[in-house]
Amino acid sequence: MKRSIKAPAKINLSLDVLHKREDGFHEVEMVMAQVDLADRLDFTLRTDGKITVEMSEGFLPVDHRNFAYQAARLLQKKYKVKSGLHIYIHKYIPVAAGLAGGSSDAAAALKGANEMWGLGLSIEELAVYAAEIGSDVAFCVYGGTALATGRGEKIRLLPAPPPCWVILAKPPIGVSTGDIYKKVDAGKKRKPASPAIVKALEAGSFTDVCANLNNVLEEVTLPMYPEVTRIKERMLDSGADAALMSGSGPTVFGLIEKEAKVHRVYNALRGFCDQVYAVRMIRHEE
Ligand SMILES: C[C@](O)(CO)[C@H](O)COP(=O)(O)OP(=O)(O)OC[C@H]1O[C@@H](n2ccc(N)nc2=O)[C@H](O)[C@@H]1O
Ligand SMILES: Nc1ncnc2c1ncn2[C@@H]1O[C@H](COP(=O)(O)OP(=O)(O)OP(=O)(O)O)[C@@H](O)[C@H]1O
Repeated sequence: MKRSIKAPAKINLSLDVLHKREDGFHEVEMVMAQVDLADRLDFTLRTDGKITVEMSEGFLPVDHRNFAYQAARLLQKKYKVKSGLHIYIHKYIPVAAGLAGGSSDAAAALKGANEMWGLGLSIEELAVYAAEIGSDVAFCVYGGTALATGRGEKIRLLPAPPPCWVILAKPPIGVSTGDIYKKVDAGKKRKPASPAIVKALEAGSFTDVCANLNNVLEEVTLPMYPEVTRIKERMLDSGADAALMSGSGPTVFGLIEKEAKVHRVYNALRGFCDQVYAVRMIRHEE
């Protein structure tokens, strides 16, 4: 038996840091939405009880450091599963990009292991295990569009953004999420963006989504990597309705309502950085 599951990338429409917690993590409020740039995970059962991971890209670890391995191993241990699993990851999402590629792989592996081993766990149960792997994994288990609170693991589903195009542009640098959180001024008073984004989504207003995009981590990443600011400027100058850095960066996304503008923005970015994608928001879990 073979099963394939898609693992879509996410973007942050908002990211507010509320304060630093005693466990070292930051209390956040953020609206996340999935886009249709996705990895694909193929699962096959192994009779020897081993969990093995293979990836289409050669440079990532395939041992216990891989989030997909960690996800399957977690369920295997919790439910004393005798069977093993082989996971082949077709990697399409850029790595260390702020697009939650690894987290989405972990979420897909939780779902794949659940199905392949016949565990019968619900999405809610999988989301609890997800939080043991990483802060973004619970969101990736639910998928779609959601408000995430706590350290990112408390999920409230929201209506998908109004139909639009999303241009993703990643400069050739990788950013460590931990390093960026370490440098953020967690005590600074700021007007949070997430409530306005939630309202805009509930009202189905593309204009209000664009007007309220905000990511507090830009305060740290933009001064460190000036190319991120240049990409944002280029997105807006070439016609994107709004642009923002996703997660801890360095990927910048631009939102575009009118299809006629998509090529212009895409081409303007292609001349500037090597990884550029024109994608759509995912309107429901696919
Ligand atoms: C930047 C975002 O991707 C936005 O969606 C997330 O907030 C981070 O999610 P993630 O990559 O799944 O994060 P994790 O793998 O759990 O944590 C990586 C590191 O980021 C920091 N971290 C993460 C989440 C959070 N709410 N507060 C933090 O301070 C911690 O130092 C942690 O060691
Ligand atoms: N399946 C995986 N895919 C990608 N990275 C993985 C995977 N498993 C482990 N990793 C490790 O996770 C690190 C972060 O990768 P990832 O692509 O998830 O970052 P990210 O997009 O910035 O995540 P986030 O937006 O959640 O902060 C990589 O440097 C890699 O070593």
